[in-house]
Amino acid sequence: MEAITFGVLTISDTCYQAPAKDKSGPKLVRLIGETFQNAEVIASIVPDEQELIQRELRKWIAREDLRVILTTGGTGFAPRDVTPEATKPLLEKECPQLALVIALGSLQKTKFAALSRGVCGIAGNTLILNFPGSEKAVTECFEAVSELLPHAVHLIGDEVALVRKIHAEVQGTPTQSASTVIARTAHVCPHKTGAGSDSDRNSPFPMLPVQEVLSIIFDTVKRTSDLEKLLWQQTSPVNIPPFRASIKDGYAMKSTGFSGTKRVVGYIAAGSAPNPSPLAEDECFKINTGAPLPLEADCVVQVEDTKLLQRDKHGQESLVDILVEPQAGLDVRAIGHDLSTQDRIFPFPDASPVVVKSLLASVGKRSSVRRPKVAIVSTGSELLAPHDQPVAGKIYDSNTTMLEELLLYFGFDCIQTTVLSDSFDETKLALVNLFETVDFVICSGGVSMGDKDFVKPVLEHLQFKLHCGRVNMKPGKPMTFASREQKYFFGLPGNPVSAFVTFHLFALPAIRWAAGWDRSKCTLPVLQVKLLNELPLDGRPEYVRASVVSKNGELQARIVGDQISSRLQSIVGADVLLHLPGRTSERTSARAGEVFSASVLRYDFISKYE
Ligand SMILES: Nc1nc2c(c(=O)[nH]1)N[C@H]1C(S)=C(S)[C@@H](COP(=O)(O)OP(=O)(O)OC[C@H]3O[C@@H](n4cnc5c(N)ncnc54)[C@H](O)[C@@H]3O)O[C@H]1N2
Ligand code: MOO
Ligand SMILES: [Mg+2]
Repeated sequence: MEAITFGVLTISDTCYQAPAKDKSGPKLVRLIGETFQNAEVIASIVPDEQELIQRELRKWIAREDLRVILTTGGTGFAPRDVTPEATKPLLEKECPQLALVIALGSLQKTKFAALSRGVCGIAGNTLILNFPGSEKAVTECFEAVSELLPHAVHLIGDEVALVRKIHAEVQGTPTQSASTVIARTAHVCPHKTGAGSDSDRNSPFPMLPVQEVLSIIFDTVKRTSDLEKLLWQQTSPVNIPPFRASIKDGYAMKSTGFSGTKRVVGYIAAGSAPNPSPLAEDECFKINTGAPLPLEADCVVQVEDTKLLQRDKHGQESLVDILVEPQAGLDVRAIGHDLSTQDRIFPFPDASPVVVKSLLASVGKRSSVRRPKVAIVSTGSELLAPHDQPVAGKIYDSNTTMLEELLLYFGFDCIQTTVLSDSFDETKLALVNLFETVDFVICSGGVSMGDKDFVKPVLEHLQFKLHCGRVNMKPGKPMTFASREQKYFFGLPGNPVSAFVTFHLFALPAIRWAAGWDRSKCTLPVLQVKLLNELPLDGRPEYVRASVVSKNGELQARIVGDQISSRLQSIVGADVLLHLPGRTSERTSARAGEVFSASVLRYDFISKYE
C-alpha cells in the first residue's frame, strides 16, 4: 500500500478527561502500524459531543493525505453515544456492507456486538468507519475489515493502476500482499491546534512580521464610511455667528457719533434677539460678549474704556462717558465671520472625534458618521470580576477593563463586554450572538497552544478566514486576526501586556481604518527616542514599554521595569512602545545612547521635563 495517513479518533468523555485511560485508540494505532507499510497515523481524542466530533472529522476529511478514519467509542445505546449521529451528516455515500462485515466479524465473538450502531461511509476521498469503544471490540472490527481497506482507498481515489494490481492479487497473481508489512511511523497527536503531522506539536500558523500583518489588516478591513470624503462634502447650513456679535462686554453705539457722554437706552444680554429700536448718536446700549448688536449700532466700546456717570432710580446705568473714539466695526464679529453658510465645515480632513463632533455641533448637526461597533470578549475559566471574592486558582480579570478603557480613550464606543470560560460551545455561541450586532470583536486569551485554547478552532468552525495566527513580536506572538465578510475578529493573547501591546499595534489601526481614517493616521505616531538603559535583545522584535523624559529638548526613554508579558505594572508610566529589533549574531543587545523608533501610546506622553 502507498503512503497514506490514517486518523484514529477516540470518542469518549472519560478518555478526553484522562487520555491515559484510552486503550482502544492506541490499540488501533498499533494495529495499523503492524498491518500497513508506509502508513502514517494521527490520533486525537474528543468528548462525546456531536459538534466536537464533527469538527475533528471535518478537519481530517479536508486533508488530502488522510484517507481512512477509524473512530472508536460512542456507538452504543447510552444517551451520550452520538458518534453515528455525528458521522452520518458528513458522509456523501454510506457503505452499509462494510458496516455489515464489521458487525458479522464481531457477532462471531459476542452477541453484544448487536448493541453497536456504528456507520461506515465515504466523505470526500476519506473512508470513515465507526468502531465500538473497547480494546477487544476494535481488534475484532479491525481484523474484519483490514484487508479490504487498501482496495477501498484506491477505489475511492479512482487510482486505476492500483485497483488493477489489487484485483490481480485477489485473483492469485503473486505480488507482495498489501496487508502484511509494518507501518513506517505511528505518530499520536492528541492536541487540537496542529495539522496532524510530526510537526503537529508546533503551531500550524506561520510567524508573520508585524508590518505584513498590518498590511493584511488594511487589505481585509472594509471602511464602514469614507470619513474624509464625508467630512469634505459637508457645508455649513448656518452662519457663525448668525448675527453681528459683540466681542466685548461694553457699550454698542453708532461710530458716526463721538466720544463723550451717552445715554444708556437698554441692556442686551447674550441670547436676546437683535434689537431693532432706533439709536441716536449720543445713545448706546449696554451689551455683553456674544450678544447681538442692536440693528442700528456698528461698534462696541469695551467697558474698560468707559466711565459710569449716573444710575436711574432703579439702579440701572443711565449715563456713561465713552473715553475713546468709536470706530466702525470695533469689537464686532460680522455675520458668518467664523464660518459662512455654504462654507466647508472641515477645511481639511481631521478624523479626531473631538474635532468632528464639536464642529458638527457648532452648526447644529449631530455626527451621522457610522462608527464601527466593537465588543470586548475575555476568555478564561480562571477569571474573576473585580468585585468578586478571591477564589483559589482564580485571578482577577484585567483585560476586559483595560480593553474597554482603551477603546474609550481612543474615542470608540464599546457596545458590549463579555467574559467567557474556556469552552468551545460557550465561545461559539457568544461569537455567533455578538456578530449579529457588532463589526469587531476584540477578544483576549485562548489563542495559544493549550488544549483549552478554543478561539482558533471556534473561528474555523464558524468559517472565519484566519489571516494570521502568529506574529513575530514580543509580547503578542499568538495574535490572531480573522474575518468573515465584514465581520472582524482580533484574538489578542491573554497575557495582559500582550493584549495591551497588540491592541495598540493591530486592533486600534483596524478600527480607525474601518471608521474611515487616513491610513497614515491609523497607526500610533512614531518618534525617535534615545535609549538610556542597555538591554539584551530577544529573538523576536520587541515592543518595550518605556517612559519618555524630555532632557534639554531631547527625548530619552527609560524602560518601565520587568517586561514579562503578565506584569501589567509595566504599563504604569509607559509613554511609548520602544521598537527593539530581533537579536542577530552581530547584534545581541541594545546599547545605552542608541536611538530607536517608539510608538506613542498617550497624549500626555512626556512624563518629565529635565
Ligand atoms: N506551548 C506554548 N505555550 C504558549 C505559547 C507558545 O507559543 N507555545 N505562547 C505563549 C505566549 S507568547 C502567550 S502571550 C500566551 C498567550 O496565551 P493565550 O492567548 O492562549 O491566553 P491564555 O492561555 O488564555 O492566558 C494566558 C495568561 O494570561 C492570563 N489572562 C488571560 N485572560 C486574562 C484576563 N482577562 N485578565 C488577566 N489575565 C488574563 C491567563 O490567566 C494566563 O496566565 O501563551 C503562552 N503559551
Ligand atoms: O508573546 Mo507572549 O505575548 O510573549 O507573552
Ligand atoms: Mg493559552
